[in-house]
Amino acid sequence: MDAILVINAGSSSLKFQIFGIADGRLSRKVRGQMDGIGTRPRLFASTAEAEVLIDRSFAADAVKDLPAAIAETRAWLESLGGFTLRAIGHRVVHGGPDYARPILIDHEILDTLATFQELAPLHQPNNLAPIRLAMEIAPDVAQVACFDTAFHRGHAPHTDCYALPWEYYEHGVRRYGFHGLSYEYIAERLTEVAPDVAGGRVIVAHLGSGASMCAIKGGRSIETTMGFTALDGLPMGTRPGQMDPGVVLYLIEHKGMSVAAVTDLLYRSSGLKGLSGISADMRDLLESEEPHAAFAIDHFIHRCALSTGLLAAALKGLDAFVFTAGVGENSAPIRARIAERLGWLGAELDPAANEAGATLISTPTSKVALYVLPTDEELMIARHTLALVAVR
Ligand SMILES: Nc1ncnc2c1ncn2[C@@H]1O[C@H](COP(=O)(O)OP(=O)(O)O)[C@@H](O)[C@H]1O
Ligand SMILES: CC(=O)OP(=O)(O)O
Ligand SMILES: [Mg+2]
Repeated sequence: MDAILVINAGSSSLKFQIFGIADGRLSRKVRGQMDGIGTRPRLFASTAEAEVLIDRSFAADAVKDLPAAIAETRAWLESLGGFTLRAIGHRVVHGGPDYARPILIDHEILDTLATFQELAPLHQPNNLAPIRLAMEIAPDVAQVACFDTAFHRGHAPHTDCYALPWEYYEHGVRRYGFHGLSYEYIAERLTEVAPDVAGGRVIVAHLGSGASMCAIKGGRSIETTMGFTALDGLPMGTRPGQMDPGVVLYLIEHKGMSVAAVTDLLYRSSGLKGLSGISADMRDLLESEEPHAAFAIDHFIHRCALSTGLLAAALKGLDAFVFTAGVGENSAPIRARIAERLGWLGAELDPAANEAGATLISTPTSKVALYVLPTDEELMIARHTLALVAVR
């Protein structure tokens, strides 16, 4: 059957899905991921009917980075039969100032996307590696890049600039924002799940290994916590989130750190991992008895609460708050602690609904509706890919 393969390389996982195409419509056939890369790697895939196709765990050093995950995943995907690939849709984290929508990739575009590598060192090289590989081994299969930055491209310049001399903005130094495919999917999903609030003032908290929040008004992004790179905003698995840039100057000037050492510190050794000294994985911190684990979680909750205030101010009020991504979808205790900090906005958690992982987890009297909605960046990518391939 004709099919679209979707590849989503995150900072700690490689997600993939295969969608069949019949009569111009998509139907999900296979969904899988290699997650816990470098911590607790596991390759898992199932059919749309939840039949398990593979469930294999690896030692942390057997799949210690994304290239290793690509190699293992590719070998398994090639063993699958029955699909004729018509296109591959890729999540590409950074689209720079010019790409405001998904595009068909050619060699020239690939070269342009490679120039954004320094702006997303945890992602862009991993996003581009499977594109290069597919161009080599399947040159006739159309490839589409779908950008994390695209959903935020409508921000007003006075909101997405930094207060640097104006020429820096013109050279592309601006607040792009990320996780846009996730936010675009959630904005669409809200129109089905909660049509009454979908057109209102909504904050979506994408809390995964990378984490950010987005203020959505009338279905469109108006503000977000990430900026020029995916370092800004909330603390993450290994990234610090918002930080005084003076710290970077201090580390270089007074601690003698090289640019490479600071880059490594900010992208790979900070956040939950750095603060706890234990792990980047929220599950490990929640299970740990160590005081540093609890401290890192306290910091994470505090920063989530502060960012909610910031985005609520951008929205001039708040009708709904949505939890999504790895932590947001799976951790009832983290949701409960964030919800408690939203009490001043009128949010009231329904603890039983939260524990049960229900879609709506607020009480009927809550002034802010609280939702848990699993994100589906891959479906969003498949839709964009099909739309572009169909018009070719
Ligand atoms: N049950 C859980 N409780 C707390 N955190 C969880 C749970 N399940 C997954 N996570 C967190 O979700 C993170 C992965 O989220 P995900 O959105 O898949 O990240 P990414 O796409 O950035 O790789 C893991 O690092 C882990 O910390
Ligand atoms: C942009 C980003 O941080 O992505 P992820 O959450 O997949 O690491
Ligand atoms: Mg992700």
